[in-house]
Amino acid sequence: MDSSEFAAPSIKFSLSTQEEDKDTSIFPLPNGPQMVAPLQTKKKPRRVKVALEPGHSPLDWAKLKNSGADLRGVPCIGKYTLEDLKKHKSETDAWCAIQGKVYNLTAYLNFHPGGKKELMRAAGRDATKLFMNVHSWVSTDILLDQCFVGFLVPS
Ligand code: HEM
Repeated sequence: MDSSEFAAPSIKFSLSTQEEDKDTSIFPLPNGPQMVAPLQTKKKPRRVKVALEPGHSPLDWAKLKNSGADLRGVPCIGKYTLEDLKKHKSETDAWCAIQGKVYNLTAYLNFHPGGKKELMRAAGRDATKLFMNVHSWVSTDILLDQCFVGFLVPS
């Protein structure tokens, strides 16, 4: 066997000056990850810090929930359609549906860590998507158990 078959490919080294390096620089490549990733990164929903009124901390909410106060405002659990929900979209009477469950949000409005205004975006509608986009890790089953008024059903 001819030893030349195993010869390593020849690599050309050039002792270029710094000036030349600048001209031929290929980093970052225009379509390389450093350039493309920031363009492809989707904007995350904005998380706004809101100052809650004194007496409206998460702990205060837990105390209110456990106080026995009626936070539902209805005598029994019911079935509600989207049309029914639309009738409850004011700050004094705000309902919404999340994952098939209907909640009376009214008592929680001033306790919501994201602020009343944000929470009012859910009022009178199925807010599942909105809710999941902002904080899918939050448990309505736990936080709003005492505000549960019924189930969302098709019209
Ligand atoms: C309907 C029931 C809802 C409940 C029980 C709820 C509960 C909470 C909780 C516990 C937090 C604090 C989460 C954390 O810091 O990790 C929070 C934050 C927040 N919520 Fe909600 N939320 C609800 C609906 C909504 C809706 C409909 C919106 C608006 C689209 C919203 C917007 C926000 C925002 C922007 C924050 C961020 C506040 C921060 O970073 O301090 N929430 N919510």
